[in-house]
Amino acid sequence: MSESPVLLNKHEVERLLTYDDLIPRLESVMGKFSKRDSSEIIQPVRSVVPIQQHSGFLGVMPAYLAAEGILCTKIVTFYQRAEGSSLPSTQATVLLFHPEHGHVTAIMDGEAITAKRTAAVSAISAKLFKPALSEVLCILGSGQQARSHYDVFTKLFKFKEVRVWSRRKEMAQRFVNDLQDPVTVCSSVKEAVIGADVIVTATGASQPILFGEWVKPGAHIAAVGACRPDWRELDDVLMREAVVYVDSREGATAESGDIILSGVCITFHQYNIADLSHHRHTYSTPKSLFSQAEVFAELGEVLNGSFPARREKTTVFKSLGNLFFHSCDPKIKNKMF
Ligand SMILES: NC(=O)C1=CN([C@@H]2O[C@H](COP(=O)(O)OP(=O)(O)OC[C@H]3O[C@@H](n4cnc5c(N)ncnc54)[C@H](O)[C@@H]3O)[C@@H](O)[C@H]2O)C=CC1
Ligand SMILES: O=C(O)C1=NCCCC1
Repeated sequence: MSESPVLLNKHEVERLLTYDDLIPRLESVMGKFSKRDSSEIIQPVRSVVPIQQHSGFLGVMPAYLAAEGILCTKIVTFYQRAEGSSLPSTQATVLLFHPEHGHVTAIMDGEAITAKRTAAVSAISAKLFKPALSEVLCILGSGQQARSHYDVFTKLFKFKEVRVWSRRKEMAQRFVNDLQDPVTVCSSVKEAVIGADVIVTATGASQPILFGEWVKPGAHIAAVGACRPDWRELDDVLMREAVVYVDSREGATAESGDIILSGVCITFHQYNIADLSHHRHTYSTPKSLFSQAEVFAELGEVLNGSFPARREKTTVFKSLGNLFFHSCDPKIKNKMF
C-alpha cells in the first residue's frame, strides 16, 4: 500500500521555499521548457473553467519532468474580488504524484507557491531586461503579487526609489505600512510610472491601466495580471512599441488579452469586383490597421541562448503563470524548489 501523502501548509511552504533556491531552479527549467523536448518536460496550456456566477475561474496546470521524476499539478482558483475583500483572489493547491505508481505523494498549499514562483519569474525577467541603470521601481497594485514582487525585487536589486499605486490610496498606504523601507505612495498610475525604470503591473484590471505614452523608453515592465483573453493591463501603444517576451508562446496566444486584443483598429480595404449586372462596384472588407503585438521570445528562449535579451529597448514580460515546476522530496521536507 502507498504511504500517506505529506501535507505542507502555507506556513511550511513559506519557510521551505526560498528565492535563493527558486530562481536558479526556474532559470534552468524554463530554458529546458522552451526547447519543447517532450522527453524532458511536458507542460500543456492550462485548462480553465469559468465560474461565471461568481466572477471566478478554476485552472488546472499539470506538468511532467521525466528526467527528474516530477509529476505534479497545480489546481488554482482566481476571482475578481471587490476592493477590500478579506478573501484572497488567488488560491491554489499543488499535488505531487509518484510518476511510476501514480499515487499522490504530497499535497501542498499553492498560495505561497504562486506568490513566490510568479515573483521569482518576474525577477528573472528583470535580471535579463531591466536597463543597466535602474533607479526607480514602480509597483501597480497592492495585493499578494505586489507584495511578493516587492520582496524579491528589493532583495535582488538596489533601487533609489520604490513607488506603489493602488486603486484606493488607503490600500497602497496599508501596503507601505507593512514594510521596513520607505516606499512612495502615488495618487495616479501616471505619477507612479513616469521616470520608472522597472514597472510591475499586478492588478485585477480588465482594461488597460498602463499607457505607453507614460513609460520611459528602455524601461522594463513585468506584466503579471490580465491572465484572461479579454483582460488587459497594458495599452496598444505600449504593446506595439515594446519588445514582448512571454513565459509560453502557446499560453500567450490562448490567454493574454494584452496580446490578443492589441492592435485591433478597424480600417477598410477596398477592392473592385464585377457583379452579375456586369457593373464594377467597390466593396469594402474590414481589415486591421495595426497587427497584433508580436511575441519576440519566451523567457526560456533567452535563458537557453536561442534569443537575445534586448535590454536597450522598452521590454514587456507578459507573465501568465503557465510554467509550474516544483520539486519536493516529501521524506526530507527541506529540499524544495
Ligand atoms: N502571471 C501569473 O503567474 C499570476 C497572475 N496573477 C494575477 O495577478 C493579479 C494580481 O493577483 P493578486 O495579487 O493575487 O491579487 P490581489 O487581489 O491580492 O490584488 C489585486 C490588486 O489589484 C487591484 N485591482 C483589482 N481590480 C483592479 C482594477 N480594475 N484596476 C486597478 N487595480 C485593480 C486591487 O486593488 C489589488 O491591489 C491578478 O490579476 C491575478 O489573476 C496571480 C497569480 C499568478
Ligand atoms: O499561475 C497561476 O497560478 C495563476 N495564473 C493566472 C491567474 C491566477 C493564477
